[in-house]
Amino acid sequence: MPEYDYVIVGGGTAGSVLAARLSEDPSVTVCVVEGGPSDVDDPRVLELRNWINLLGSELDYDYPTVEQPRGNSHIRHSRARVLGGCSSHNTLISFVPFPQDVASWGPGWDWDTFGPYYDRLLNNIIPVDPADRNPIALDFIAAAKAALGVPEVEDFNAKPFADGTGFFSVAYHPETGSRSSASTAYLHPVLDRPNLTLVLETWVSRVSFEDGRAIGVDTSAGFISARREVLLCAGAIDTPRLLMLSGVGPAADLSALGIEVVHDLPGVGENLLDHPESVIIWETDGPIPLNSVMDSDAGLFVRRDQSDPRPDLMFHFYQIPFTANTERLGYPVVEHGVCMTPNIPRPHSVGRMWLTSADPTVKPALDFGYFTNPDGYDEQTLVDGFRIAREIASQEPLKSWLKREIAPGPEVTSDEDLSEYGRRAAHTVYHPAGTCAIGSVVDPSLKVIGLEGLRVVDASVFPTMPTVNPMVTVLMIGERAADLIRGA
Ligand SMILES: Cc1cc2nc3c(=O)[nH]c(=O)nc-3n(C[C@H](O)[C@H](O)[C@H](O)COP(=O)(O)OP(=O)(O)OC[C@H]3O[C@@H](n4cnc5c(N)ncnc54)[C@H](O)[C@@H]3O)c2cc1C
Repeated sequence: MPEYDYVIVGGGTAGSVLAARLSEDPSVTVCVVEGGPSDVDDPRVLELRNWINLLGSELDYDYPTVEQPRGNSHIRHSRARVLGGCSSHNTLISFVPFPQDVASWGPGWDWDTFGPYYDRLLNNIIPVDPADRNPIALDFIAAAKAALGVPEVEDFNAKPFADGTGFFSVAYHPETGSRSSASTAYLHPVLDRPNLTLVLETWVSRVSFEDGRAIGVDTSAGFISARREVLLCAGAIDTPRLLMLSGVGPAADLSALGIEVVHDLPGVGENLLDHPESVIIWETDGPIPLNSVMDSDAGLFVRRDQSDPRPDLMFHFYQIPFTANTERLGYPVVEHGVCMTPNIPRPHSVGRMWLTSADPTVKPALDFGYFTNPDGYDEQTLVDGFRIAREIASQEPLKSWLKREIAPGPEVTSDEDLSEYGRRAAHTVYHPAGTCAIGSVVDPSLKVIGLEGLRVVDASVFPTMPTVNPMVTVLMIGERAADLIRGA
């Protein structure tokens, strides 16, 4: 039976960081069990601009949601099945979280402790290279400045900002357009370490316990034993799913499915967070120049609530017409177009996930509870977003590019109609998090509460959603976890 000091479940974003850092010590052995294949020499994965073709592909677990009565029930949650996890198929937009985003996360997660981990990241995080700056994105930035009076930000990671527009920072190599993912930055350079074992295309179906201590994992390739710790890095959907399949979770729900309860932990699967977004689309007057990093290179942050230093409305500007959710609603599909996708940085709606079967191959039920918050904050944020987007579109130099608004269309103007459209055409920024939160499922050192030898290290530990796209926060959690495990 193979045995290692540390068994990492999931060679994804956090898992890659953790594996590389723990295996720096030649006296410990580290095994990563990853459900997907290697990304080495796979241009589909390594070429960042191909990200959109990976959605729904064989490298995507592709999770549906349960019906969303106030949102879009057709959203598919893409989750990568490949080494590097979602950092191998995402858009690699890279934002340092705001200090306030982690202020309530508990002891050891204050900014003085957590913030410096950003400086340790090995990814090549840079503002979009000048050669990749598309003329229409430059004109979007100019129009946003003119319409709203917000500053242009050259480097969003240089210091916290209240609002602003500009090109994003992205983890990539501009000379080749290739990813600087968790896998390429952390694992590729150390694949020959004798104390690091990657077990690929292998699915973990259960964590095994002895007297309340995790001792290893059941996998599609047999049992793998952990001398010191099992580290769950399977992501915000698959980590709680695995815990529940292993008997750790809400006891009554598990018993009802015939799963033997190892430890009653009601928080597992609760607090399902996301960044919901919607879309407003314009047809352009002819084709758009082709240069770009990944077709969503620039954006805008707006602060409506002056009592908080952080922005509370974000926009991605897409140089392509993203019609996946509007076509179904009957809106036209156009050859050339752009869109703005207003999103809710700190949504008030919260969901939950649960198992519907003890069969590990059955996908869990995901209920994001989109737009169910009684205060109406989330839908109002989209409505505000549409109005701001139209102000920008009516400003030169962007205005001259645009032929017509195709969704929702200029005739849709009332709060009620914009909200209805916005919720039906809503999408996800693909940021599920929070389902094994610090404080309810794991303690501040990321140990699963009430058990030994088991930690969670991925986006599921977020108690609250960071204002910005979360990958950098996940990478920083990987770095911090390595220190916590090594006792640094
Ligand atoms: C399409 C898309 C675009 C995105 N764009 C951005 C962006 O531009 N910027 C940003 O900040 N964030 C972005 N995100 C979100 C960000 O990528 C994720 O929040 C982050 O990467 C999650 O990291 P993780 O370590 O929690 O999980 P993951 O990176 O998903 O890692 C989980 C790993 O575990 C493996 N696994 C799961 N279950 C098992 C099991 N039972 N057995 C074995 N292996 C298993 C998976 O194969 C995967 O490799 C995007 C996400 C998507 C899907």
